[in-house]
Amino acid sequence: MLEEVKKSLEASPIVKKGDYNYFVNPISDGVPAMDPKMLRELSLAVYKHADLDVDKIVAVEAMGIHLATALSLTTDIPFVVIRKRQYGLEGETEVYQKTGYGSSNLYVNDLHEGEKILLIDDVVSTGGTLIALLNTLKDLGLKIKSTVAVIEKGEGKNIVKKETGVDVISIIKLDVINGKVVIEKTIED
Ligand SMILES: O=P(O)(O)OC[C@H]1O[C@H](OP(=O)(O)OP(=O)(O)O)[C@H](O)[C@@H]1O
Ligand SMILES: Nc1nc2[nH]cnc2c(=O)[nH]1
Repeated sequence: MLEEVKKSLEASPIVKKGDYNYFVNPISDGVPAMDPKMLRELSLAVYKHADLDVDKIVAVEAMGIHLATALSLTTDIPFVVIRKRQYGLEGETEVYQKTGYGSSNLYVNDLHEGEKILLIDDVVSTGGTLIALLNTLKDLGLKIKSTVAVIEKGEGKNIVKKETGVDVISIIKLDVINGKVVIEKTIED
């Protein structure tokens, strides 16, 4: 299990975004093309390890969407997307997201007090995105049963735990060392 995923991640090119070493991979970029076998492998790992007793799967635009879609098709649980687009719908909540290389506003819609959710994204790195979202989702009165970042880069998961108390489930932990992706562990090790 996860052999294809590990191979693909280890082959990721690194591009510089300022000082930030950004790996490029099908899971986190859709580039190069994603082998469906790999998507199934990841989805199955999330299925096995996350709490699926939820009303909605919540995806973060953009690169949480395919992961949420795959999980939704397996579980029949509906998913909603936290968008970078503002709609101005009633009840819409704006969240400011900052990563290691940029920032933007995110917009939360169709999530309601008391609902149980699984939050899913592709990567946790500085933790900026998840910390901002988890704080907002808690304030909205949602019950966050699982938070998944398929890839944990560097100290992302520990930072989120320290700032929010939330345990992030990650399938693969990696770092970028000397210009290469190094896999540190997987959830199955
Ligand atoms: O832990 P952090 O440092 O916050 O990094 C993680 C975030 O960075 C990426 O999003 P990005 O804003 O690049 O958007 P994209 O998914 O649209 O590429 C990724 O999809 C996460 O949401
Ligand atoms: N693809 C990709 N997404 C990220 N999100 C946060 N860091 C990264 C990164 O290094 N690569």
